[in-house]
Amino acid sequence: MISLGASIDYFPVPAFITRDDNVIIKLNSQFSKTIKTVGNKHINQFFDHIDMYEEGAFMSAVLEERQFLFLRQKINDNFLYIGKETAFLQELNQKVIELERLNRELDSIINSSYDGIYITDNKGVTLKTNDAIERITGIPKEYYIGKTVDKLMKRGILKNSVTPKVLKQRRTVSVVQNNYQNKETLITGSPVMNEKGDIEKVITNIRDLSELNSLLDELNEVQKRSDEYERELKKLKGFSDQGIIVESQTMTELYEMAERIADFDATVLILGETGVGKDVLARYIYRSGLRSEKGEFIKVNCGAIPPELLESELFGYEGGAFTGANKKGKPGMFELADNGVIFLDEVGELPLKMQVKLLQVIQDGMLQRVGATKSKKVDVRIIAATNRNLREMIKEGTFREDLFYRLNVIPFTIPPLRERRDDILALLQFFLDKTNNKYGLNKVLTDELKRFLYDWEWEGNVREMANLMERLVLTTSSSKISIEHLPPEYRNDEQDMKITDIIPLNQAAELAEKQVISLAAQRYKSTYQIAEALQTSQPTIVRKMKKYRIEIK
Ligand SMILES: Nc1ncnc2c1ncn2[C@@H]1O[C@H](COP(=O)(O)OP(=O)(O)OP(=O)(O)O)[C@@H](O)[C@H]1O
Repeated sequence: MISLGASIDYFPVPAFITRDDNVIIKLNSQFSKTIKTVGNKHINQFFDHIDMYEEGAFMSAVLEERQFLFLRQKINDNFLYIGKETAFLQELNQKVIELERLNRELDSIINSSYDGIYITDNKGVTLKTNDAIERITGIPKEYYIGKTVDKLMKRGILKNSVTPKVLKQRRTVSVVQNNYQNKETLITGSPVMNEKGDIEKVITNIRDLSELNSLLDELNEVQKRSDEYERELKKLKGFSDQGIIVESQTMTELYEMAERIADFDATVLILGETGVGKDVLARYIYRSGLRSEKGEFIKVNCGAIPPELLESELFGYEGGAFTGANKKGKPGMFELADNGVIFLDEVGELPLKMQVKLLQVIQDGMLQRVGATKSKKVDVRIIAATNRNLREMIKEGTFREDLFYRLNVIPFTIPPLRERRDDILALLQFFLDKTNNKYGLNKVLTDELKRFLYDWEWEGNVREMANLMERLVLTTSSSKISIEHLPPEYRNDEQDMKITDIIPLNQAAELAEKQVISLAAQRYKSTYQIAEALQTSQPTIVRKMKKYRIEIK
């Protein structure tokens, strides 16, 4: 009979025998030939590490960085170990560790989700929930674990569940419902299938739409407000970008109205003293409207064109219409403004004969060139302006009532500067900056001067201010412009205006004449207007301005 010690050499796997005090007495050759360690030691010293399982029926051991699993059997006073190298166990162990890590990761992902997540098995038994479920349902998340959704619904804890529907229909199901706090929630259940195509789990996502909805409402509100601000800003920027100062409430409302009517074709009549900005407003209406994309803005200064030329200027003439005329003929201002806007400035200066012709064009949209036999169609928007009192003129019989009503469809009255003093400081700064930029200077106004100019009557309105600022910036040598730098006509003290010495009468008359013409030249922009204001003829004004070297600013 072969002894136990000898027989283990026949085992095709690692084996060894110990005494009952665990000291190795024999290693089989299968084992000893694959290791360097020498036997006859206590197993604790022989192996690098050992673990006993199942009350010592199994032992796992590490030796020379190799992993073994031994079956341990008591035979008489000895123990017989029969083993196998188990590299796969190590791999398994590694996999378990990896799976545990993944599981933890998944748990924290599920928990950090802002949506509620609810997982059941294929019988509807709750396996897992997350923190968000507590926020959305108001019930601790642990309460659900192990309970079936049917039971939770019967108890009224769940109002509705998609889980049974998913199990029945074997596909993703969504419902929108109000939860117990009456908050709108979107519930989406999705099946998780195994490799055989059977449902293993149902994962339900619960999204609180009420917060989303209120965020959406808030977002819409913010968007609306930001659109409004943008429009306001555009408007404000729109004015200043175009070199228009609009500061007072009256002017803001007036320009807002201009913006609103810009796209309509109705005739506009702009009233206001000289220099208030009638031309500026007319151009703004044109630029803000669709006609600026299709046609021109043509300005006609009705007061500056000699009456005998007015008709051919406005309506054009045919070749050979009169001596000195262009052979080919010439289009008038109305034709040039086709599809655009014609601005009839100083419309009150139109002679009655021309008023009739203008009325015809407005009524029929047709005009006839001087010397022509046929009429032409024109598509023109009319903006008219005047500083005259047209109603008075109607009474006097110098302006046709029917034309007035044709023009006065959308009336604008621009108040004089002294009636909208809120615009004054902004305009002063605007013209100061403009002149400084134009001449590369950097002058400033003293506060005292600003106060003075704020109170000034500004008979010549914005034009007077624009001229004064340019004059002050150019004629003042110091960098600070103050009251002393104002021209004599602005000084309040009577002294300057008075002649204090005895001088010949004709000299005194000349002095007075020079002063009054230069004052008018500040306020008006044409010699016709100055002549009218001073109640004399235009050629007289031209002559005198030359004599006194006065120029219109
Ligand atoms: N709001 C404003 N912002 C900036 N500049 C302005 C403004 N209003 C008027 N101006 C300037 O003042 C001057 C006179 O304006 P505008 O010619 O428009 O006046 P008007 O009322 O048409 O004068 P008139 O009756 O003599 O024809 C122009 O140089 C114009 O650029």
